[in-house]
Amino acid sequence: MLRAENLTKRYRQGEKEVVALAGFTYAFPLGATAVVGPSGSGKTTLLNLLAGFDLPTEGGVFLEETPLHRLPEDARAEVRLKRMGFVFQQWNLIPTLTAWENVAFPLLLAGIPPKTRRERALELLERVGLEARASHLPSRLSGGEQQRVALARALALDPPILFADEPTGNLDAESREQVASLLFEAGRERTLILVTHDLELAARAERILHLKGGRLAREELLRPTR
Ligand SMILES: Nc1ncnc2c1ncn2[C@@H]1O[C@H](COP(=O)(O)OP(=O)(O)OP(=O)(O)O)[C@@H](O)[C@H]1O
Repeated sequence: MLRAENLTKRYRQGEKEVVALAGFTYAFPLGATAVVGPSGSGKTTLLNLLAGFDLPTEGGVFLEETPLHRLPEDARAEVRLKRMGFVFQQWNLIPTLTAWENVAFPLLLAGIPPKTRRERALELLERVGLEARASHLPSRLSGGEQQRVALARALALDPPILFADEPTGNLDAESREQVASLLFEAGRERTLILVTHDLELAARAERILHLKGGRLAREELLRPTR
């Protein structure tokens, strides 16, 4: 379980102080939670804090009982590698690596032996319907295919937490549907946190958190929490 407690982030902008997130408290259950809100409402800030990319000014992030915000950067990176997966609109694949090598990259970082890496990467590519594209470089894949490779990569170490930030932005309708179904399928047995402006996509989650001015304005329950 990932839990945010009184999460607050203030930035200095010259003389001014900007409160990007103001006392956000929430325990993310299993399944998909969409985070929506107007531009500047704190969605990206929240995601960066939850994943430990950034540290809060006040409050904390707890993964089970581990205070993520109190860990040093290398330990947070280790948590991200082993316990979290990321599918971001702009989280590009490594251009010089083939599709399967991209998927295998987290496995390499985790010290998994080469043969197992390749087998696992091919298995994951098959799951996202791209086994035939395994040896292609990202530049030879469509946007939707690249995003499916990114999803396979995010799942490589079978993380219990999955973050997605506008995962279907820039995709055509058909690719959007493919990526969305694969994402929600992967999110069924995980904690999926999905930041998006796309309300149709958000409506497929189990619940929607509405952020406003850095605060949790409303929790909208769409389906029962498991
Ligand atoms: N590094 C930073 N330095 C100063 N201010 C920042 C920084 N990052 C974010 N902010 C401010 O914090 C507030 C929240 O920004 P954030 O990016 O989290 O919003 P958002 O909801 O993700 O917006 P969008 O939908 O446009 O991506 C904004 O007012 C923004 O200008």
